[in-house]
Amino acid sequence: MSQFAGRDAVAPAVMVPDFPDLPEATVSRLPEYLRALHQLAQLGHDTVSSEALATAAGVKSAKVRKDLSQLGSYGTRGVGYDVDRLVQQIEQVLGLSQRRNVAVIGAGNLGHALAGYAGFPSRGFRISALVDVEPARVGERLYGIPITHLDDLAATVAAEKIAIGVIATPAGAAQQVADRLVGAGVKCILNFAPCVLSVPTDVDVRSVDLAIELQILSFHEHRRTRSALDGVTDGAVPHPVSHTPARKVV
Ligand SMILES: NC(=O)c1ccc[n+]([C@@H]2O[C@H](COP(=O)([O-])OP(=O)(O)OC[C@H]3O[C@@H](n4cnc5c(N)ncnc54)[C@H](O)[C@@H]3O)[C@@H](O)[C@H]2O)c1
Repeated sequence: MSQFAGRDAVAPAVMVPDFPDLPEATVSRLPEYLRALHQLAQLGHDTVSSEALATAAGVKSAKVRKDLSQLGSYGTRGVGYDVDRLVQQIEQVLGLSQRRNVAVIGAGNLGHALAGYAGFPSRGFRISALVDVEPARVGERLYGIPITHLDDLAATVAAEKIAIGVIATPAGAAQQVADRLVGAGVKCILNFAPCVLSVPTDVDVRSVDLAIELQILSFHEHRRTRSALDGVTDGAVPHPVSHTPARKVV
């Protein structure tokens, strides 16, 4: 038995509706559970306790149990959650049983890095289009993917069955690119440009701003330094810093 087996037992077979009405916060944690479960499976674990999954995913175990109960997975004492079954359930809910084609708009530094990242296919995504406006770039191939012009976006989206558009252009071009993606029928956008996008209500946008994440970390570092300094000036021992689970980037 796996060392990760704990106080939960393998749940009885429960049908998960394809689109359960989940809170956004739960949805955002499911990929973390999935990543942790894949790692546990690779290490040969068949079952996992909510505590062990919580540790592996960086969240609290009560949250894990609550999240998974919403998928129909209930832990009972003794054996743990079945890793393969949980992977299947989460992949089903996240719609990962079907591979999604992705277009990256902006084939610069970030576009290059995304196009060359080997970790997407195993997680259900294929970068099948690269788009730019720079004449020197259009027509080239990056990792075998042709770079097409933004003016041909609608045709590219249709030909490659693009489900998700990734914006990797400078901020000044991002809204125009988002409008083009929406016009081409793309309903999901991942935006790396440091700006807020305006899109119709039926379009989902996720934004990744690494500078904002660094600024949040800066705040914590600043607070830590201040509290250590306060402790020194008071003649008191600095406060120990409590450990908080890692925060998601997007
Ligand atoms: N490079 C990084 O590590 C990094 C990290 C975080 C965020 N970002 C953000 O990602 C975006 C891209 O950064 P980068 O470093 O790759 O920039 P970059 O200048 O290397 O590449 C931008 C690319 O976008 C193209 N482009 C410009 N206008 C366009 C348009 N209207 N349609 C299609 N393509 C267009 C340019 O020709 C260029 O190839 C920026 O908004 C940046 O702030 C970059």
